[in-house]
Amino acid sequence: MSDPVLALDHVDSGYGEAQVLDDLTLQLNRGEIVCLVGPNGAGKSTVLKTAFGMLTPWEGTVQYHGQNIGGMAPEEIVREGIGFVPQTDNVFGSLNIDENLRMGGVARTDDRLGEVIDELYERFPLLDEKRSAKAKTLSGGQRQVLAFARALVMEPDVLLIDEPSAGLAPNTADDVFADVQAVNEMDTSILMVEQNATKGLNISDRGYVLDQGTVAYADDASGLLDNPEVSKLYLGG
Ligand SMILES: Nc1ncnc2c1ncn2[C@@H]1O[C@H](COP(=O)(O)OP(=O)(O)OP(=O)(O)O)[C@@H](O)[C@H]1O
Repeated sequence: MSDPVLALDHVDSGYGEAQVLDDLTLQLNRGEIVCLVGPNGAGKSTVLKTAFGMLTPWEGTVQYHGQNIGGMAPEEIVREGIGFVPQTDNVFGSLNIDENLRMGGVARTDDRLGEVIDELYERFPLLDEKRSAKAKTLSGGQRQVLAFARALVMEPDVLLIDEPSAGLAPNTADDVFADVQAVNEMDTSILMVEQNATKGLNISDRGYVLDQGTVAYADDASGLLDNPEVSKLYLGG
């Protein structure tokens, strides 16, 4: 595989004694959007948590630009250049948009925070218009955009996004997917988990179907969408 920015190789991982990931291997290449799909409980979120240091791999390796990061603390991983947008509780409701963005940059060690936030306001005008609105007053879709922007304050190379469309109406979900593509165009490689497999794959370069903690299918997104078996078993087709 060419130029992986993030690579999980033969990873076992889980919670306490409960193993979830079983010999899981996947890569994210520079510039890609890669979508993880599969049934509930397949381990999709567990992949993101293991890549972000919230879980330590029991076996196998997690590499970022060829450097082993398996088991590093999330705050170190953020400084290395990986961002994580969790599915829920991804903004501070009682803080306003500007404060949320500033919080997203606390780990920055340079003096470019203001500049980077200004660029994000340009990129996401809805946030600019509502700078002093408390995050809890935003709609679900707006909150998701704030959560992306908050992660982007660190200017990550890689963004891990857990179910960006969860709980959103179809039209709003489409807007959020368009924002995922806009983030990708800012030279951010994206590894995304998405329950709405068809929509997720539609904006992705490649995908992995996870089942019972391991990769059942790996292909270009269009290859997965066109695969009758994948469609029947996993895409509700
Ligand atoms: N914090 C936790 N403690 C213990 N077990 C957990 C924890 N989080 C998840 N699990 C278990 O790990 C397995 C995989 O969960 P995971 O959230 O990775 O699945 P998923 O593929 O993301 O599915 P979903 O769409 O349901 O979130 C499930 O059996 C789940 O019950």
